[in-house]
Amino acid sequence: MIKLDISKELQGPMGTMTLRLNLNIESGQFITLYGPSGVGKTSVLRMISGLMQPDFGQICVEEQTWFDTKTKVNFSPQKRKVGYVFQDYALFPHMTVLENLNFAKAKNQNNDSTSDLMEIMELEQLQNRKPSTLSGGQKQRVALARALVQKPKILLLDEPLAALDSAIRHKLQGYLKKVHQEFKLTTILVSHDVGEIVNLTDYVYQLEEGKILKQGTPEAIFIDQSLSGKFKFIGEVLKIQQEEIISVVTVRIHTDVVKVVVQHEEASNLTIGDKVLVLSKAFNPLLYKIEA
Ligand SMILES: Nc1ncnc2c1ncn2[C@@H]1O[C@H](COP(=O)(O)OP(=O)(O)OP(=O)(O)O)[C@@H](O)[C@H]1O
Repeated sequence: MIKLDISKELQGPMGTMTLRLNLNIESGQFITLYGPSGVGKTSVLRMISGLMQPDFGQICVEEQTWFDTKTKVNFSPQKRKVGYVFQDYALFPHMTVLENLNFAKAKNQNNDSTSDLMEIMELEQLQNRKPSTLSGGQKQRVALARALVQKPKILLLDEPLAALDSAIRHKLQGYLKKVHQEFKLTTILVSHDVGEIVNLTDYVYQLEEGKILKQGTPEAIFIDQSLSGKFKFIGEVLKIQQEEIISVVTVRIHTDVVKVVVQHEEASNLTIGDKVLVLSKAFNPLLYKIEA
């Protein structure tokens, strides 16, 4: 469990703003901080990682106090078991992939952790390459592996896929899901990408002006209640075809694939891999018993 009860005065876009949060995040959850630019999402990650200090409050992780203004506890970033991945990779350009990972390793750590991570993140072929010779997606896989070298308890992801194109983004989401589960992490993602949030996360905190405006499952936050139809299924966009008058979007719902006819304008907001809601409002369905 991560317990955050923090307050920090920030210079918001409209003047001084107090970031005031009281959250309990269950261990093993994958949560999102969502909201417009400047509401304090990155500041929350920085305060958890120890890069920014709250003015008041407490940060406790699994019964251990990392920060407390009352008792004057303030663990250094090195002492906090946190992996941090940013949008811009922040790899050392003069080091190879392997050297970047080894640099992040604690002195007493053996090489097994690095080689396991290389395997999981499929980096073995790239281990002797320098970052400048890698694609954005490859660099972000290295950054993710590097964040995990010291076996953190918490993974902080600050829009890690925002600079990548949608196909790569979708592939990288698979890696994020995999490491979150395999490393039994508690993961906090900052993202503006609703498809990504629905795909990856269990719970969303929507922030506004440093406070929680709304919280709930991604479905509860993003699926407009007024849209509630008779049937709602979450699917993934596989293909978008522009026809003369309309567009046809192919959507996978679990193991089924359906085609949905939409206006060009609606289709233009979609990309392959987006999570979408397929709903129907006004028809009475047929029911067939499936014989065992
Ligand atoms: N150390 C600091 N002291 C005071 N204000 C700060 C400090 N660091 C950031 N800020 C301000 O706090 C506000 C919130 O910044 P933050 O980066 O947390 O927002 P954000 O929600 O992550 O935005 P974005 O989505 O654009 O990254 C901004 O207006 C920023 O200028």
